[in-house]
Amino acid sequence: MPLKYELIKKDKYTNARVGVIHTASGDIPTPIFMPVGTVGTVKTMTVDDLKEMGAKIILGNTYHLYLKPGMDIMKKAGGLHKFMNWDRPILTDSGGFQVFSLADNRKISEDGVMFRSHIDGSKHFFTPEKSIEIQNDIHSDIMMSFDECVDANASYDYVKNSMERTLRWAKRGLDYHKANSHPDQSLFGIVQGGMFKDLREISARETVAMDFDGYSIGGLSVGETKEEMIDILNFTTPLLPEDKPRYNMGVGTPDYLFESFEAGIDMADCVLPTRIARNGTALTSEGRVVIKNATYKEDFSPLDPECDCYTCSNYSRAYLRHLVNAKEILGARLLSYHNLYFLLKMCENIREAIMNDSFLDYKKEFYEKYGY
Ligand SMILES: Nc1nc2c(CCNCC3CCCCC3)c3[nH]c(NCCc4ccccc4)nc3cc2c(=O)[nH]1
Repeated sequence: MPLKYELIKKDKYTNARVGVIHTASGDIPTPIFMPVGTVGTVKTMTVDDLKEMGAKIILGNTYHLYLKPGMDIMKKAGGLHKFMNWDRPILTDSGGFQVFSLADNRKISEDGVMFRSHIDGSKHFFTPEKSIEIQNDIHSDIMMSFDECVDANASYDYVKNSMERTLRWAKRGLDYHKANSHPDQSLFGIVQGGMFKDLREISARETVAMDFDGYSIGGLSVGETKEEMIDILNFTTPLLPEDKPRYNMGVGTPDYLFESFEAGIDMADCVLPTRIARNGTALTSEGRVVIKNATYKEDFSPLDPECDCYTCSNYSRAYLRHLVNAKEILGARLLSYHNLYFLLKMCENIREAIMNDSFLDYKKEFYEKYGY
């Protein structure tokens, strides 16, 4: 059966809420941060690491997996869960965003998007139906509709035409999904409309009318200001049904996560924690720590005094700085582990705070310590 969202508790003072998403691959407590696995791996993490840190769902990347290892191998492996030995839920994006952010010379038309692989320049064509077919081959538990994500300063006319095409694509993908997907697979619609509230309202209303299993807010965290993101987020989220999961795509930093969950968002994903880890930056309860800084040369204290993760329980800042400066892979691995653990633990604390009607208190305490 497709996923079922169970609303458990609404925060007394905000739109934040605690729930559980029941899927065939397991339950997902919300609000939740979802670690991003690009080519079938959350970079440098084993599946045991992910389970140990409390990851309940991870993302797979339709665009990358389609190009490498390709769907022939994916099908022979029996899907991504078996291929990467991850037996919990997997969410996949539809590939449109990655085509526009990674592929070379792509061309958009009513039927779909023509693009050249960023790996070998080979020519490919994604349509709404093709995107669902690939996500089926991956055995994705939660699939995304094929959409166009427009950047923050796109014109009203461009956003209007793009949003209307994304609605037509959503319907095509949903029809293909109903005829071809496994009953345990779920499909989300994605709300577009750029920074224009009238277009956001039309997109939300028309997308909800198609009756998806859940709804994503797309077209955010694409270069707009934080104020614009929060404004569009707080306008759009209440237009989505309360009895279905809501996913804010591409988020993010701790403050963007707090703002999203406060607006009533249940799910979020971002490459940030593992990407900044590889560049030697850690998220800690006292703000970002750029471990390469000389100030940590003889700092033998833990990375984050308030963290009980493997990295913070076993290594010092001086040692992590040494690894990163020596370009040792262990440095990227230990910082990735901590950054993911930090965000997952933050979400666990947020869920607990909502249960006690103290979301705003926790947010205030976190912001003060973090330095927001
Ligand atoms: N369909 C779709 N996807 C979007 C995504 C990709 C979400 N992550 C997928 C995930 C799948 C597996 C591979 C990785 C990606 C977004 N990411 C962002 N901002 C990220 C901004 C950002 C922040 C920090 C670092 C890099 C980028 N805005 C987004 C808007 C959309 C959208 O409208 N439609």
